[in-house]
Amino acid sequence: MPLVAPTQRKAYTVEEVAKHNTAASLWVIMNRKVYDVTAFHKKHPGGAGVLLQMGGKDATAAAAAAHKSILPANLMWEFCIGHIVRVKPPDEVKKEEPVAKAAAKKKKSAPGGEPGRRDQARRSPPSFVEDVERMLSRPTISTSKSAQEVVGRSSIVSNPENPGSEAGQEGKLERTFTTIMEEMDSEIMALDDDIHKERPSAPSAGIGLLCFLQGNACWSSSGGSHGGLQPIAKVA
Ligand code: HEM
Repeated sequence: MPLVAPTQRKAYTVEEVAKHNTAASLWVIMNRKVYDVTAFHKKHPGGAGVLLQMGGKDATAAAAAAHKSILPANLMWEFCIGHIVRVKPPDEVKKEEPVAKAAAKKKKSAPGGEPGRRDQARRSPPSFVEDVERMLSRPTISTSKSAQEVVGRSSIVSNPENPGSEAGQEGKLERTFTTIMEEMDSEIMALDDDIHKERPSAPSAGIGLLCFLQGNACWSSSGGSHGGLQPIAKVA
């Protein structure tokens, strides 16, 4: 059972998370998500020390470098309590360049340059991006399948709770449903952030990402239920 139900997760600033840096209350940030590892850190297979060291900080790079299997990513979901937001005074937001312009500038100066922080945060497997691109270029017809049915049959996901299931046997066990949801959420939150930078008054709800999973177009929304993945159409 997750510590906090996906619908109850909250938005935290980096400053708020930084206060939780002791064994009594230990939080870490990974891929813009906030994890409460207070109860878990002493059981962490990599040792309590590494988590204490990263307490209150962004441990995305450290965790990615240390974890060699999909197991940690699948367990993390349990400890997620929210995601990171940037709170800025409105006039500071106005002064910033529009996102599109900034992106164009970055593209021009890209060769040899360091990748931006945002690009690093959005690092997702190429196959995921390709899935979305493929999905967007195909005609769709409606489906009434449930999300569980869709991911249960997918050959790129497996069910960690039931590895002997049809999906577990036929799947390549590369990424699980949970891992995919985590990736989608990180991507969606970055998009949400971009839109708010340009239009601070824009509502959060309704911003989401389409993903192509085994013949189905799936939608994950940033509004209300992080972690939700709904099949919305069958792809021809
Ligand atoms: C909720 C957060 C985390 C969970 C659920 C988790 C889970 C795990 C698990 C299951 C393992 C053993 C399996 C494996 O090595 O692939 C592991 C190992 C390890 N983790 Fe984590 N981890 C978390 C966060 C972190 C963070 C933030 C760091 C880095 C600072 C970290 C560093 C390590 C290290 C160094 C190992 C040992 C790797 C080895 O022995 O090869 N973990 N973790």
